[in-house]
Amino acid sequence: MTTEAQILEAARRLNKVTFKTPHSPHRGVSELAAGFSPSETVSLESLICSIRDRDTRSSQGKISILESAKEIVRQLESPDGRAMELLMSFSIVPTLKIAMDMGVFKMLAIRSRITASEIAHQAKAEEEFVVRIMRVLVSIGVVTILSVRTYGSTRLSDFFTVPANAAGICVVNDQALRAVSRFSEYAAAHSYHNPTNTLTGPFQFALNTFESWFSWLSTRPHEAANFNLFMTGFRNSKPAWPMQFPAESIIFSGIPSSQDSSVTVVDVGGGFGHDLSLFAEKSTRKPGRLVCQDQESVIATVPSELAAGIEFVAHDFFREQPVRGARAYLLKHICHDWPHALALSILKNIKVAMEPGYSKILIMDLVMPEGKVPLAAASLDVAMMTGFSGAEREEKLWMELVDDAGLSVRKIWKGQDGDGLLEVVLEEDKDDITTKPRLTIAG
Ligand SMILES: C[S@@+](CC[C@H](N)C(=O)[O-])C[C@H]1O[C@@H](n2cnc3c(N)ncnc32)[C@H](O)[C@@H]1O
Repeated sequence: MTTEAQILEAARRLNKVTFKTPHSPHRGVSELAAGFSPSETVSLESLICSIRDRDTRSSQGKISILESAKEIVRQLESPDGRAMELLMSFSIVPTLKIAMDMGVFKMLAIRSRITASEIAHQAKAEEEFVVRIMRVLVSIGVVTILSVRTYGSTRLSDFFTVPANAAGICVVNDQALRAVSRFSEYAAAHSYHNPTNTLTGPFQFALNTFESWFSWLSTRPHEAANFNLFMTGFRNSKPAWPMQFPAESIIFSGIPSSQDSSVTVVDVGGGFGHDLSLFAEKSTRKPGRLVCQDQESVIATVPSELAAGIEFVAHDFFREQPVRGARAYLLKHICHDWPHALALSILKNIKVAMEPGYSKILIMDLVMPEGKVPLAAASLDVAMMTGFSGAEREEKLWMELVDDAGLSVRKIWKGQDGDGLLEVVLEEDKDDITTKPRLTIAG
């Protein structure tokens, strides 16, 4: 039984829910499932009932329970209580950063329970200060409190011991929060229009600079190391991209394995090559040549343990793509960093290198649903706007972008939580793509 059917069934039993159109009782429930609020609120009782019979083991069952549980919480909490909680959430990221810097998450991973005085001793901190920081972490469920001033680990505190996730705290605390710090002032001064210039956006306004975030990073090794490390594990709560999308069939379909020596994938702006490593790891056949391109400053710091099997090349994606006729050019979390005109330039610079009838561009980014999206996705869009004058795009904006580049979207693959993969081909290849492998690396 589907989620909608379960909610509806529970509603019928309780006879508590009336939907706007009496002749189409599914209406309110399907609006909810599509990310739109039903015209009339689904009652608390029916929401609670609807959870009862759901499968607690399947991921779909868990997602639907979580959605209903969130709606139950929303109905139970008072607006003033919730408003206060929202306003006071300013403390969360700095508190996480301080706890991480004091080594709390690592201590908890080793000991699983630890007292404030032990934390204070190990971190050379004042115990009363530790207690105040831990209070916030307990309230948001990052750690538990087992008895007075004694704390326990959770799955979240363990999560923040993973270096890429810890780097995420640093990037948000030291970089994204700074970029957003004068956002409302910036927005008012720009009459509430989307920023379109990467050198005069909210980031530059807040930091009093004319440097782009990426150029700012290129001269700050500590911040850059955190940024690049965060990217290697970004969203690692989700399945790896070659599992979320049928990467192998999109890339290999129709290519005989004898052509394994040609360039299969060029990861444009690929950071440390982590997405190519995942592709090679999940691939059931030899992946062929994999090329990772990024800025010189990033390529120079690729950790050697990540470099196996990948060719790393410094390349500015605002210049013509030197690898001609690769099967796939991957743009993962690239276009969202740039406003339309610059995202267009990135696409056009790849287009000239594409082999008609063979090459594809794989754009991986959020495809923003038009209804309700999770806070993480909505906030990521704000991070793109404030940090880079970029944007998370809805389907129609993606179509416009690809169309303006003189390319065609062959298919949009939908993944988890709004993740999307756009399979983009040359205009003339829209309906059919044959396999005519070529390999050249110019320059
Ligand atoms: C948001 S990160 C995405 C990294 C990776 N594709 C991923 O999904 O994890 C954007 C990447 O673009 C790179 N980048 C920024 N400007 C660039 C440029 N002009 N040429 C090449 N790479 C660039 C950054 O160094 C960074 O690695």
